[in-house]
Amino acid sequence: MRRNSLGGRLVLATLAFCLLFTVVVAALRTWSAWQNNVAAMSGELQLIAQVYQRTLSKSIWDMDRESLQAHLTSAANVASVGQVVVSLQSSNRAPEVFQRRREGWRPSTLAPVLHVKLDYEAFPGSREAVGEFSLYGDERVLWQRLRAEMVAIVATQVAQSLLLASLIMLMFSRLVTVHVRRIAQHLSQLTPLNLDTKLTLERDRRRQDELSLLVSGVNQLQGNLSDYLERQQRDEKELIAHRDNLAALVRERTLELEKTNDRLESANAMLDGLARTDPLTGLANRRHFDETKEIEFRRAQRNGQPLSLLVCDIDEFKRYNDAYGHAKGDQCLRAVARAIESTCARAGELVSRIGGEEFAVLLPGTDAQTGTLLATQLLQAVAELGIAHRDSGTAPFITVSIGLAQFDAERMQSFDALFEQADTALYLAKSRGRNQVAVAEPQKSLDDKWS
Ligand SMILES: Nc1nc2c(ncn2[C@@H]2O[C@H](COP(=O)(O)OP(=O)(O)OP(=O)(O)O)[C@@H](O)[C@H]2O)c(=O)[nH]1
Repeated sequence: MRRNSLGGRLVLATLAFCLLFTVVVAALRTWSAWQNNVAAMSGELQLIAQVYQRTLSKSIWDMDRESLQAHLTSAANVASVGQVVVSLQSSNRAPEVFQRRREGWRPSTLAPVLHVKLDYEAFPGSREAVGEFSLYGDERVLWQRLRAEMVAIVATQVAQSLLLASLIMLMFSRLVTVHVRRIAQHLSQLTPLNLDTKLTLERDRRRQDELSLLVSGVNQLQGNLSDYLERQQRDEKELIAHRDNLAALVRERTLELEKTNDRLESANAMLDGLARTDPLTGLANRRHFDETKEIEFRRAQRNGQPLSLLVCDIDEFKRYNDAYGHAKGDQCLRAVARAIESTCARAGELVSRIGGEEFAVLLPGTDAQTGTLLATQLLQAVAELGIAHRDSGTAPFITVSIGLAQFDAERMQSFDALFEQADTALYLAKSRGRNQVAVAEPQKSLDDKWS
C-alpha cells in the first residue's frame, strides 16, 4: 500500500474510526455482560437457596448439626458461591452462626448477596422461623466469566473493523483509485496533437457518478482547448499573410520613397547648383564666392599656406556694349569667362563672376609670384580670344585688367582686407592704362606700395 495513496488514507481513517468504535462498543458490551453475569449469579444464588432451603430448615429443626454442616459445605462448593452463612433463630440467646467460605473469598460490593428466611413446617399449618440462610456471590467468578466474554467481544469487534476496512479499501481501489490513476495517466500524456483522444474509463458506461462527471469535464476541456488551438493557428496564418502583405507594401512604399528622395536630392542639387552658379557664364556666382572665400581664408590662416586673389575687370566694356549691343556683350562675357576658367583650372582654384564684367579668382596655395605668372597668362588668354573692340582706347580687341593680392597673416584679420588690396591693385592697373596686372604690396605705405 502506498503511503500517499488515497485508499491507504481512507483505510487508516476507517481503522481509526473502527478502533474507536470497537472501544466504545466493547465497553458497552462489557458493561452489559457484567450486568448479565450479576443477574445470572443472582439467579444461581436463588436456585441454590431454593434447593437447600428445605433441607437446611429440617437439619436446624432436628438439631442435626452434622447434616447442617454437610449441606452448608455442599452449597459452598457451587461455583458462583463465595460464602454461605446460616444463623439459627433463638429467642433467648444470641443467634448461632454457621458459615462456609471458599478459599481466598473476600466480601464484595459488586457480587450479589441473597438472604433467605428459613422456616419449618413440623405439621401442616404450623410454620415456624428457624433461622436465616445467606448466600454471597463470588466476585472472582464474575470477573472470570467477564474475561472470557471480553475476549470474544474484542475479537469480534476487531475482526469486524478489519473486515470493514478491507472492504472499503477494496471497493475504493476498484471503484475510485484505478480510475483516478487512469485519468492522471491520460492527462499526463496529453499534447496539443492528441487533444482529440477522448478519456474513457474501463467500467460500465451507464454508471453516472462523480467520476463520470470528471470524465465529461476533462473531455469538454480537451474539446475547448482543441477549438482554441485551431482558432489560434488560423489567426496565426492570417497574421503571417497580413505580415507578408504588409512587408511587400512597406518594400513598395520604401522603393517609391527612395525614388522620390533621389529625385528630390537631384532637384535639390540642381537648385543648389543653380543658386550658386552664374546663369550667364556658368561660373560660380557671388554667393558661391562668398562661401568659399571664408573657408579658404580660415584654412590659410590655420595652415600658414599662401592664398592669392585675382580681381579681373573687362576694359571699357561699356563702350563695347554700346558699340556691339548687349547680346554681343553677353557673348563676350561668356568667352572671357571660358578663357579665365581654362587658365585657372587647378583643383581648389575658384573662378567666379562677382559683378557685371568683374571676375574673381581664388588661388589657394599660390603665392604672389605664381599668382602674377597666372595673371599674366590670363591677360594673354583673353587677348588671344581676339574679340574685336573698335571703340577701345586700350587695344583693338577685348582686354582685361587684373589686381592681385596675397594673404598676409600678420596684417589681415579678414578676407575683406585681402579683397580690398586686390581691388585697389585693380584700380591701379586700370589707372596705369589697363590690360595689365598690378600686384599689391601690403608692407609698404599706400603711396609706394604698388609696383
Ligand atoms: N552685355 C552685358 N553688359 C553688362 C553686363 N553687366 C554689366 N554690363 C555692362 O558693363 C559696363 C560696365 O561699364 P563701366 O563700369 O563703366 O566700366 P568700363 O566701361 O568697362 O570701363 P573701365 O572698367 O573703366 O574700363 C556697363 O555698361 C554695364 O551695362 C551684362 O551682364 N551683360
